[in-house]
Amino acid sequence: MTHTPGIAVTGASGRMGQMLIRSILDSDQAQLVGAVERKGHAWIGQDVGTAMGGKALGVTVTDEPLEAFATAQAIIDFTAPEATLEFATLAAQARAVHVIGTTGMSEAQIAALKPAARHAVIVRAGNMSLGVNLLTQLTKRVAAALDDEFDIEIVESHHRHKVDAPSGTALMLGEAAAEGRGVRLEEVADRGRDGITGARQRGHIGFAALRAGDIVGEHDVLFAAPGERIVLRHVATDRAVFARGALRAALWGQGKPPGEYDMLDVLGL
Ligand SMILES: NC(=O)c1ccc[n+]([C@@H]2O[C@H](COP(=O)([O-])OP(=O)(O)OC[C@H]3O[C@@H](n4cnc5c(N)ncnc54)[C@H](O)[C@@H]3O)[C@@H](O)[C@H]2O)c1
Ligand SMILES: O=C(O)C1=N[C@H](C(=O)O)CCC1
Repeated sequence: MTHTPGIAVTGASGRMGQMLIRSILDSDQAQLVGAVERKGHAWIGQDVGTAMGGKALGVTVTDEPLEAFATAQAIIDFTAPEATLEFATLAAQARAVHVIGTTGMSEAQIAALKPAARHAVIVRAGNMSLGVNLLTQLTKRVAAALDDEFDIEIVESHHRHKVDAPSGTALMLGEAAAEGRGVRLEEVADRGRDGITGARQRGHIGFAALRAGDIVGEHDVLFAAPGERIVLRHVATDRAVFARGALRAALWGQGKPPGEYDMLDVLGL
C-alpha cells in the first residue's frame, strides 16, 4: 500500500495559502489534512473548500496549529515571520517537514529556526520557483566571471500588498552575486537610496523595490559597466510556480534527515 503524505497549509486564506490548497487538491501525490488561520479570522470553523467558494473538502479551518499538524507529514507555510517561528516549533514536535516560503525574516529569526531543525526537516527559500532558483546559479556564475568594473543592481517589482522589501528573492539573488564575487553581502549591500547619497561605491550591490498593482513578482539582476550591460531577468506571471515548488519540497523532505535545506537541495541544482 502506498502512503500519500498529508499536508497542512498555514495562512489558508492568503494569496499563497489558497494557491497551495488548489495545488494539493490537483496532485495525486499528496492530500490536504489541515488548514490554519490566525485567531479571529472569519474562516475559523468553516470548511476550507466552502470558504474558498467551492465544494466542501472535509477540512475545517482552525486557529489551533497543533491540532492541524497532528495528522500531517508536512506543513506548508507562507504567512509572516512571527507566525513561522511558532509553526517551526510545533512542526518539529509533530516531526513534520516544514516548508517555509515566508519572507522578511530577520537574521535573528532565521537563527531561531535552528532548534526545530534538530528534530525535523525544514526547507526554506525566498522563492520556490524552478526559474528563480536556476537564476541564482546563473547570477553566481556571471558575478564570478566579471570584476567590479561591472556594477551589480537588483531591481524587483511586486504587487501593492507586499509588506517586506527587498523581496526574499532579491536577497537570494544578492547572496548569489556576492558569493560569485567572493564578498559578504552584508558588507556591500545598498538597500535603499534617497537624497544626497554620494556617488555609487565600487563593488557595492544595490537593491531597488517597486510596489504596484497586481504584479506577481519580477526580478532583474543588472551587471553594468561603461559601454555594456547584461540583464538576467525572471518574471513570474502565476503564483502556481511557487506553490508547485513548495509541494515538491514537502514531498522531497519525506524521510530526509532533520536539518535545514533550501530549494537548491530539492531541485538538485
Ligand atoms: N517563497 C516563495 O516562493 C514565496 C512566494 C510568494 C509569497 N511568498 C511569501 O509568503 C508570505 C505570504 O504571502 P501572501 O501573498 O500569501 O500573503 P497574504 O497576506 O495573502 O497571506 C498571508 C496569510 O497568513 C495568515 N497569517 C498571518 N499570521 C498568521 C498566524 N499567526 N496564524 C495563521 N495564519 C496567519 C494571514 O491571515 C493571511 O491569510 C509572504 O512572506 C510572501 O513574501 C513567498
Ligand atoms: O508576493 C510575494 O510576496 C512574493 N514574495 C516572494 C519574495 O519576497 O521574493 C516571492 C515572490 C512573490
